[in-house]
Amino acid sequence: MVETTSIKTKAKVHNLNFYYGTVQALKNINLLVTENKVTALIGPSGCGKTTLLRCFNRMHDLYSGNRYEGEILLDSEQINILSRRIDPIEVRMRISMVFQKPNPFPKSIYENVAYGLRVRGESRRSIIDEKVEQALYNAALWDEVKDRLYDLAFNLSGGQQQRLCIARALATNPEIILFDEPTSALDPISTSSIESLITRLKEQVTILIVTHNMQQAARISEYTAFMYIGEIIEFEQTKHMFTHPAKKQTEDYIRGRFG
Ligand SMILES: Nc1ncnc2c1ncn2[C@@H]1O[C@H](COP(=O)(O)OP(=O)(O)OP(=O)(O)O)[C@@H](O)[C@H]1O
Repeated sequence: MVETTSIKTKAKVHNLNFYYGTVQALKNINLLVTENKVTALIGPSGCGKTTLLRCFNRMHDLYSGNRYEGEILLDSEQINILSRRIDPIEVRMRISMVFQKPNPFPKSIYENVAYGLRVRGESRRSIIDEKVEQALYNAALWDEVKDRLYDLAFNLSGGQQQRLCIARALATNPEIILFDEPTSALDPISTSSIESLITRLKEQVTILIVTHNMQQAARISEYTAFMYIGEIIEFEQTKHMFTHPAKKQTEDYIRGRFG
């Protein structure tokens, strides 16, 4: 059992089903996401990790035919972010996402980070300057780019581009950041720097991460959900799951016997 007495729940997934047209990709998902902690989603290819992550910022709304049932409640307000009454753009300001491959916009380093602020209607240069610097600093990129803020983002290395995407995600002060295999396209040194960054970021933000890398889940997450064919098979404190998996499927997966 996950110990929940002295910790604060940031989001609660309640009886969530998700359909791509007629194909059901998520089945009766229940999950607690703890504030200021890292929760990892693991499981074999095609089990629904990315599908679940994308429910959290309503990415599926961008394609017709997709359908949610159930709720994702943000606990501070008990609002169901899947409700049609809630604007998906507003959800994406509060819950931002970092993708597998770094995907900076074809703009300067500065404008990449300023983007979300401008979308929010911020036009005061001094405020944007301050928030861009803060986000770059928090993404551990400021020292490397402070003298080249107006260079094109594509001129950065892959690891730097991923930290820029993290800065872009941080600029609007989100409550949750979703990471979809954020290091799978990176070399070991860049991977290690992103992992350290995630560990530091959880002091300010709640983190949900999809990873194929068991060692990574063990290193950086406090909680892990093991998924299989659209369901959560086991949800536990990471240390516990990796040492005492309750289900045979979980054990087989984390011991590398399938997936
Ligand atoms: N746009 C789509 N339309 C129809 N089915 C989809 C779509 N995207 C994903 N699926 C299906 O939904 C299921 C879950 O896919 P998902 O990408 O969430 O898995 P995953 O666990 O993230 O996989 P991987 O580790 O390979 O990225 C799979 O069976 C997949 O084929």
